[in-house]
Amino acid sequence: MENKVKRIGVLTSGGDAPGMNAAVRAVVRTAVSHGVQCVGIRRGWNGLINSDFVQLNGSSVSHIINKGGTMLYTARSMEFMNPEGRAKALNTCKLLGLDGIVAIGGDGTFRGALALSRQAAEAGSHISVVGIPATIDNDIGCSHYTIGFDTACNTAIECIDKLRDTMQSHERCSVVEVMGRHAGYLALYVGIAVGATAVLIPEREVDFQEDVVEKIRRARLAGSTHYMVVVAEGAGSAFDIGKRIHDEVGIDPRVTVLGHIQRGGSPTARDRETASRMGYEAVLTLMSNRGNRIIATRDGRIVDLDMEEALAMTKQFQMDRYQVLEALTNNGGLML
Ligand SMILES: Nc1ncnc2c1ncn2[C@@H]1O[C@H](COP(=O)(O)OP(=O)(O)O)[C@@H](O)[C@H]1O
Ligand SMILES: O=P(O)(O)OC[C@H]1O[C@](O)(COP(=O)(O)O)[C@@H](O)[C@@H]1O
Ligand SMILES: [Mg+2]
Repeated sequence: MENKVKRIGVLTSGGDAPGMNAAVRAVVRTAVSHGVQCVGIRRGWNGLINSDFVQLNGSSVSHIINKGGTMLYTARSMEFMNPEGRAKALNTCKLLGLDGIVAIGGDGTFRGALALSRQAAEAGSHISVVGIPATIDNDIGCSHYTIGFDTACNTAIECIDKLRDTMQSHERCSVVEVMGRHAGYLALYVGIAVGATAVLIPEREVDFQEDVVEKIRRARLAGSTHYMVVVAEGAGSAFDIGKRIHDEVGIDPRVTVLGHIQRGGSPTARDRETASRMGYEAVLTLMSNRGNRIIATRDGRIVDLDMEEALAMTKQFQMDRYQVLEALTNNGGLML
């Protein structure tokens, strides 16, 4: 069957995530290898509105697989939220002769993609969209994994290991805030991996006495003289937690907000490999005329799901992992 897809666009949108470049590279190289032209839309949906694009070929994406950030830049676009903004974007699609768009980002980016595709259909034209989940938060309902999560976990672990050295020397308590927006995946994984004394996540209501004071007390009884409390940003401010620890436990914690450092850096093997497979699948999906899909992982396999159904999915919180954390923070053995 003749391939009807001649030209596609690729963009990154929302918060950046390490591995976005590897995904862009895979999209471009897969397209080129199938004789499909590829246009890079810059600065997220704003690029479609403002005709901010760059023609890409195989060599345009050389030497980026190891780079954090995104060579296409990213943005959040207020204008794209309105039909008027999307109408401008559809004009650009027409001008460029795009048959489809691969949108790399989070759930907001996918909602934008779906809105664009629907508006095109209402106007009697057609644009296929395919989403690739990329966010350090790992908070996309339809996909077990999102590009960038592993790198962010490793960055946070490296930072916390360093904090631990100085906390140990000074026999102090450290309170570290990690990102995640409304989700606690990053805090949960990092908390397990650094052997935290206590971890606070938004998916579980915080009982300060039980979840913090008691855990520090037990660690102290078990002989530990330094403590590591990991707080997901969605569960509260590390500064507030630090103050409460000071007031209620009588120790003087040091507070660190890891912040945007977690979004940068060279992507790990897992992120590069997942991004490469997702980018490849995204182009194949467009080429087989399956539009409005999200590429997702399910138990390590790559699948493509209907975008509307996928956006309605919610992620089951990984209570089994939380139980591991509970067991490892509750025992009477030495902490950390
Ligand atoms: N419901 C929507 N309709 C149209 N565009 C949307 C919608 N939600 C988000 N977008 C667009 O997608 C962009 C990225 O979404 P955002 O939630 O900021 O990041 P992420 O994709 O990482 O979740 C927004 O700035 C906006 O331009
Ligand atoms: O870059 P900003 O605008 O400060 O946003 C910070 C937020 O972006 C994230 O790093 C990633 O979130 P998104 O992928 O939804 O953009 C969150 O963890 C954090 O809350
Ligand atoms: Mg989001």
